[in-house]
Amino acid sequence: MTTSLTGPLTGWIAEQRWFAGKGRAIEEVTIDSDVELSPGLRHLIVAVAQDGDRDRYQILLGEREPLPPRLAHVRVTPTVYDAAHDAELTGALLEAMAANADIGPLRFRRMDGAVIDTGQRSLVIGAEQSNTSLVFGDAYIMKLFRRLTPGVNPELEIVTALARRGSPHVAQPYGWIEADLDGENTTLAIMQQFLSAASDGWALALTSVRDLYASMPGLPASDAGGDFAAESHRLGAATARVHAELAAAFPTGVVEPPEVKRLAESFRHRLDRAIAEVPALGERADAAHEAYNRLADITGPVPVQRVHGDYHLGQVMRTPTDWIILDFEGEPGQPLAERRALSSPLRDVAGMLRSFDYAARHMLADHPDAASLEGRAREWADRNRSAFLTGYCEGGGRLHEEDAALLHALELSKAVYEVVYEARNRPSWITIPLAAFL
Ligand SMILES: Nc1ncnc2c1ncn2[C@@H]1O[C@H](COP(=O)(O)OP(=O)(O)O)[C@@H](O)[C@H]1O
Ligand SMILES: O=P(O)(O)O[C@H]1O[C@H](CO)[C@@H](O[C@H]2O[C@H](CO)[C@@H](O)[C@H](O)[C@H]2O)[C@H](O)[C@H]1O
Repeated sequence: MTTSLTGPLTGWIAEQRWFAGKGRAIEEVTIDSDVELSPGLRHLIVAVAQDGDRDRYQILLGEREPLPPRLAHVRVTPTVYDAAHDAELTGALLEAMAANADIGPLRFRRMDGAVIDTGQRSLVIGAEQSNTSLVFGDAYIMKLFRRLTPGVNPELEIVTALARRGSPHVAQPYGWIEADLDGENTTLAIMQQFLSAASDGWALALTSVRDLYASMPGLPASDAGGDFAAESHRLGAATARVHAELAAAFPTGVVEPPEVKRLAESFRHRLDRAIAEVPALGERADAAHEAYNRLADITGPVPVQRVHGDYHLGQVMRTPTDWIILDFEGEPGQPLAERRALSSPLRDVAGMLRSFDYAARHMLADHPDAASLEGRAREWADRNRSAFLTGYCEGGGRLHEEDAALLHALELSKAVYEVVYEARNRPSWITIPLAAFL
């Protein structure tokens, strides 16, 4: 069975949204581990060899003969399929977690004091993600990390530390799955409370932008129907509180001016690499060079701590009571050590500022009235960016006058990352981050 599977798995993996090696030929797929979790449910760790790289991925497989039509879309062979989509099998994951079970090399772990209702049925959400999330009833969401990086995932590390401190801004963790990969304890999945009555910040912000675009010309953003500024303010305050919680839960430090110069240098390298991939960025690089020069001239020490690392409106959810922050994993694709490194909290502030710009501009691309709406987009972005910053300061976040150069350089560095991200994933959106350099 095992050897006959590697052929079909090769073609199937190449087509999965979460497969990170797209565009490069797969030389070989080997099965590193194959464990039966319950009758009919297998857990595999497979290694995919490409151009000298060997990336590991996590897969759940089921087998049914004949395969029912409801599972035909996730078929790997005529009888074997992606079992993440089979609610009759995934309950075994909850049971193993509730029982703190060790199954072969896999360790299922329940958070101290958590009670897990094993009767919930699962549904896969987020087909367009780099991981696969299973929502169990309306109680839990279990994120299965697909591409595995040896080490404890920063998401698990941060969410558990903040929840233990009683943070109101993270979704309650219930448990996780781990195994040793290259001798290192590695997170395979994390399960948290599912926020069933919440909406994500991106969707809420877009509704507000749409309302402004549809409002009478000349009506100030503050008077338009779906003004978002109060929410941006509250989000700023929540962000500052989460930064304070992170600073209390993990080590902190300061970066002295010579190291800040090296940071500016690394931003320049990132910019050069981005221009090599997206030449259009080259025409606008002056603004970034200027910002990085000002960063290199900073004379005082910069406080650093653990941060979110990939902070944007899609990573925050508004519950009936407050903002909850998700996905503390850092920038996908960066090495784990870099994602866990201490950084200025202004990096997250810069990320969110960029996101307000994205929300304001993303409907302009194919809007018939784009030219006349440009001013409104800027008005919405300015209003919400400034409300967010005010909330951040009022919530206790540090934002001194001398931080302006750092914040601006961080914003443009994020925009450089976004230019590359959009060129690779959503080329029609590339005008949004490119506008940041005007
Ligand atoms: N605890 C949760 N409650 C409700 N929805 C959630 C929760 N966690 C994640 N989601 C939804 O799943 C989406 C993707 O989650 P995320 O953790 O950002 O995954 P990824 O790392 O794959 O981007 C979020 O944008 C949100 O809509
Ligand atoms: O959510 P992920 O961790 O997968 O983050 C990646 O994808 C994001 C897109 O979903 C991308 O964010 C960019 O687009 C957002 C709108 O879709 C916008 O709000 C963000 O400001 C912008 O950066 C993120 O950069 C990328 O790492």
